[in-house]
Amino acid sequence: MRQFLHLRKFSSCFSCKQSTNYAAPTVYALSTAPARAAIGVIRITGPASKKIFTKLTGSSSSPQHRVASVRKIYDTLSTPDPSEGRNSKKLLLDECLVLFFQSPNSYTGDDLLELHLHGGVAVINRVMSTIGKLHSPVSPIRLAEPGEFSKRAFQNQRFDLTEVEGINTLIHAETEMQRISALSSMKGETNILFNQWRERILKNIALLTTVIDFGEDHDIDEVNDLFGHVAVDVLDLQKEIEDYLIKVKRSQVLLDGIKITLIGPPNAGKSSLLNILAQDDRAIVSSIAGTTRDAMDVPLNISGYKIVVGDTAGIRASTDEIEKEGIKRAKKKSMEADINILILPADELNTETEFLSHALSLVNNSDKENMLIINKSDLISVEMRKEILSVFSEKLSIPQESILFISCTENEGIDKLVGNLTARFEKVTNSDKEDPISISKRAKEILANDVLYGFSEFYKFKELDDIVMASEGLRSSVEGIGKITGEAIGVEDILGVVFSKFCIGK
Ligand SMILES: Nc1nc2c(ncn2[C@@H]2O[C@H](COP(=O)(O)OP(=O)(O)OP(=O)(O)O)[C@@H](O)[C@H]2O)c(=O)[nH]1
Repeated sequence: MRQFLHLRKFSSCFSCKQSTNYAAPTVYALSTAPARAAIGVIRITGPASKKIFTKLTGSSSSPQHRVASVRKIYDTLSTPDPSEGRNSKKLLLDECLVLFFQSPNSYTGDDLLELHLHGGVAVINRVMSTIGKLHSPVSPIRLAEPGEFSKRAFQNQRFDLTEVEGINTLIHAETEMQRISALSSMKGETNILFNQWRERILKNIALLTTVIDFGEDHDIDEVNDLFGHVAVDVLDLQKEIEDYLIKVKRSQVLLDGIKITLIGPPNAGKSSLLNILAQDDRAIVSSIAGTTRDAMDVPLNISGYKIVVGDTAGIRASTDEIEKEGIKRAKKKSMEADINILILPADELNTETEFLSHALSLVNNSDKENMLIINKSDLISVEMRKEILSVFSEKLSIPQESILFISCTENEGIDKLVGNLTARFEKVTNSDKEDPISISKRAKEILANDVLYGFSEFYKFKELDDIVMASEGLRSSVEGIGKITGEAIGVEDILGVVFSKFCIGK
């Protein structure tokens, strides 16, 4: 019975949330980007939020929950003592929109005040320093640390760690697909899933614990049955978590960017295509063959996907040492890419080149998504186009539909190319089948190292018929999930890692 009680204590510790009644100073920060803008929002959260409101506005009444009002705000030290009468001068700082959220119904769970100021640097600086001057030992006020607003939200049980990490990913999302993947964590879907896993593991631990505590009352077959039953469920869970990690890995490419390499002989139009895709003149275009001497990466947003395009030196036989090195790197890059785009210039299709043999080896590499593009279609006739299609589809054993003609100078075939690329992006990221998922690197590592490791420990001791140690293995798994969601003991150690990645004001 003793061990069962221990388990109950242990599980309730994991389900308990942290206490809200900690004494925290009031913190403030500029929550919008520090640059000249129409609006700059300063956020203030903590017990002195109301006091700051009354001091800045000179109002005698407290702000109302979720009511936005236009207020003049003043330098507090210039606010007159009421005994000095109405005519005393106040130093006006700005006229702004003030919004107040009453604890616990705010982002942080504490009182939260937002000042939507005019976004000039001088206004922001002056208001920030005025708030800072309101600090006193009994009512501490200080600048917020990176992520401190979200950290308070976590401490006040507004969110679990997977949700706050989702919020951070959302803030950093640059593309539509990154936004979608971050939303599932932020909305708490990840948290629900992890909690289901946690509950299942806890149930299994409870089953093992009854065997440990009441072992003498069960016959050996019953014990084996129960142990076997737990093992089946753990195996099921392990498979689920492994599959989840595979999906996360596929989705990760959305955050890192899908790697595309442009490969082709000199003067094929690689840089021209890159510029069209970038809708900007980022790569150097010149009629002198071999202009691109080295591979360079350009991050782009194509159809909502983050793409990293590597423009590479033209692949050809060369005596020039520098160019040879560039070609070597281009080949290496093509092996690392998710999608290789092979470009040939329509007017120079003398096909028996070093390039073509490389192109052939790439097209035959089934791990990759490869495309063949014939550029400069403006320079050839319709008949010539037909001939090229039949020669290349035969030479490369690919259907004619997978060969695209484009003209960078005439902007022809580009929409079709982008459509074709988008279908490949969906395939590479699996987003054609399901919504992408993103979890933090920290969560991924804990799933792989703690949770799955705990399962392997369980199996190791199951083989030895050691129920006590097998259940310890499952406990490590639960602890791992607790570390991810923030419900583990010693969570303060983890918080530093999580919130250091946030920006100030979030
Ligand atoms: N007529 C025609 N010319 C093009 C087209 N695309 C590119 N060019 C021209 O071809 C030349 C080479 O283009 P780039 O984009 O620099 O070719 P590249 O493959 O990057 O060349 P390297 O840097 O030598 O590897 C330039 O003069 C371009 O203006 C096209 O569709 N039609």
